[in-house]
Amino acid sequence: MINPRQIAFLALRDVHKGAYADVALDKVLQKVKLQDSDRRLVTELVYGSVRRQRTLDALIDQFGKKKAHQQPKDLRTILHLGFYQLCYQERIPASAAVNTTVQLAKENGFPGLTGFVNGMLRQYIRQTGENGEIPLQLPENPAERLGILHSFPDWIIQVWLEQLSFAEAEQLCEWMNQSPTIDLRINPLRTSIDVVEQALKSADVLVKRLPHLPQALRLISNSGAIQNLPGFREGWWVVQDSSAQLVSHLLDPQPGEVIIDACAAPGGKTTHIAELMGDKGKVWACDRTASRLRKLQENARRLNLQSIEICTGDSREFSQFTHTADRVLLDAPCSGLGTLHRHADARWRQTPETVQQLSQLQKELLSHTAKFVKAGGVLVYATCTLHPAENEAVISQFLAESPDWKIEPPSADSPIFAYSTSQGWCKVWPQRHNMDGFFLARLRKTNDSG
Ligand SMILES: C[S@@+](CC[C@H](N)C(=O)[O-])C[C@H]1O[C@@H](n2cnc3c(N)ncnc32)[C@H](O)[C@@H]1O
Repeated sequence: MINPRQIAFLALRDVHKGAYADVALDKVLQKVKLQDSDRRLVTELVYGSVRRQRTLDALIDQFGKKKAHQQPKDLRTILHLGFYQLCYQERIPASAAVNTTVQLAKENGFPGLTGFVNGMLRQYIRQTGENGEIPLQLPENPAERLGILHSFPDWIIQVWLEQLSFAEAEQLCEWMNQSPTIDLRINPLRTSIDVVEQALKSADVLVKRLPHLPQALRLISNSGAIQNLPGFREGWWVVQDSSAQLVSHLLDPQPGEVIIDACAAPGGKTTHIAELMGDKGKVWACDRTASRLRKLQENARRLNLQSIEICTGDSREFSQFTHTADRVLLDAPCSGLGTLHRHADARWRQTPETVQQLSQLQKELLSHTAKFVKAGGVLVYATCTLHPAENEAVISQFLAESPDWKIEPPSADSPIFAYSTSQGWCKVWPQRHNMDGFFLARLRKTNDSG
């Protein structure tokens, strides 16, 4: 019989050698045939152990004779699996978590250490409070405290503490450790939100509408494979988080216009723009990653959109677009600090150095793609990060260097108005708005000299 914990262990071993968590998980799941419940368990154990890695290491430090980083790599991975089940999987009885972890140690090269594994996990159980509180010894320093308790690197917590109170930063940590929700965006050129809502209801999928977003539905019950939901093949909808849906509303494209989407793939926003224009006009979908553009093409085909044209290359180098666009969308590559809940390993991959590199790239993309806009036209800058160096600093520097441009706050009747700030840009905070973290700024070119 196939043991789901062994499968999870094999995936985690790959992750600790540098593989992306989703790639490592797909690889092991493809090799075995598992029941749905076992598949879900493997997924939960892999993503959970990666996400909670810092907390799990702190437990090994506290309960082991050696620190986590001094343990043999595979043993550390096995202990992560054991502690993860004890701390975060209430459905799994503690005895089952301990016994299966001891078994994993025995079968993966540590038959002599089963007593140690057993003793360590049982000591943890003895110290767990009645309400299931994790018995962690935490430092006083606020960033380290939140970082260890909620499993984030200190530098990310520091970025949040510079913008939020301790209590709100903690709410954000908790939000980012939840499973992500799935939102749909209905394609009004093919159907209506009422029809989709009804069709999903008939398939026993519960949904709810979302404030300010006329075409959004959030799935609130387990939907199974998304491609099997009613309306997928017919192009009635795409999966797109509600905050990402705000972006094209802020751009507000009109039928017949020329729009350049400068970082377009895989096309969530390009297709939204084409829909908002009634598929009339031209949307240039530019991106430097050809494989992601192929995905965009598939999406446009499924949604039956004709107004999208693809352009492969670096948007900092296109000169053919100068002064051609009514509107430009720059949905810039970013560190993704607003979507950490969607990628278990993202918090460990980004660093302050990658943020600085991205910030530089974003500034270059913005100053170049701004040249695409006609006099009087609009540029929307968006990211799914919450780092000021990639957001506020990029816009502030651009405005300081570009007298022909001004920031244009959303109007009171716009779906984005609820997220606007006194500086004119918009910021979606997940712990306040219950959607992915996003930053958006709408800029207007005032005359033709730039
Ligand atoms: C945030 S993603 C875009 C998501 C897309 N707008 C959507 O809604 O589906 C950023 C994209 O920027 C692209 N990119 C990064 N650097 C670029 C550059 N210099 N020129 C063009 N595209 C670039 C990446 O390939 C990636 O697809």
